[in-house]
Amino acid sequence: MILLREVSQVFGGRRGAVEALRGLDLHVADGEFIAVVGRSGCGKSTLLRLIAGLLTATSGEVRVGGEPVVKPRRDVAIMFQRPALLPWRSVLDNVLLPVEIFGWPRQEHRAHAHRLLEMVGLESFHRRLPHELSGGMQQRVALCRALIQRPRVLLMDEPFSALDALTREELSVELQQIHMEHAATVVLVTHSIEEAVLLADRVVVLTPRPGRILTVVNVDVPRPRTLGRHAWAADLARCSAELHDVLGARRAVPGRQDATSAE
Ligand SMILES: Nc1ncnc2c1ncn2[C@@H]1O[C@H](COP(=O)(O)OP(=O)(O)OP(=O)(O)O)[C@@H](O)[C@H]1O
Repeated sequence: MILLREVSQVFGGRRGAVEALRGLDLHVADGEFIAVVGRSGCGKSTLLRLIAGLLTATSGEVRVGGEPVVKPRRDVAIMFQRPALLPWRSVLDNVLLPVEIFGWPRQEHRAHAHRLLEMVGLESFHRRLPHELSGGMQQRVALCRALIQRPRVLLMDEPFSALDALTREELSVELQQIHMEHAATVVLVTHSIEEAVLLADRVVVLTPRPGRILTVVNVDVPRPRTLGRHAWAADLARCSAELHDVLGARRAVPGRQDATSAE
């Protein structure tokens, strides 16, 4: 579904070039959930922007669904740290925004928008304005806005980082359900190792800038996963500990597979 081959990204600047990514190879299978972690500035957002078609790689190849990514695609949605809702539009109208942008018939998508709001527990708020909602509720609206276009790929750049711990956990559980129901391929950038392990099939660790793949940790734990007491808690904790070690030590763990999916 997503393929990056030998991808490098260099930004030009007045103080000289900044090499954000170097020779990155990654294959994300259809329906897979990948988390990307790494030190601040290692190129995580750059990686998402390349997949989203918001940026063209300096060298290398980026493909989605077998096609080279040359511009943003309608079947790829991206969600950022802040919900970025339009303050003068109701919740429902914010969710329907991509429908208008793409010139799709609004009436046909209204029912879908209502269903999405229902799914995240916000149907009774559909006439409200964004400022009447909490941060977590606003981020749920942003999630519905991303899902209205029925994306095959959902890219998320630290979507829950501005939220309190309990809301984050709640949204993480909802996101897993959505992922299972919609079967979208998800790439999540996060600073939280626990969140990465809770959500992802594989956690990709980037090296400090220039970002390259340091290691990939597989999380072989059935879904839905929660952080409470359950049979798999020890497995999740082991994956978290491994990632903390890798990121703390900034060194590769011998014997890890590379980022090519073992489909
Ligand atoms: N448009 C740009 N022009 C110049 N440099 C850029 C640009 N975008 C990103 N960079 C640089 O590329 C590097 C990687 O940035 P990026 O935002 O991808 O990192 P990140 O891992 O997402 O960081 P963080 O975890 O802090 O959000 C940084 O050094 C950043 O300053």
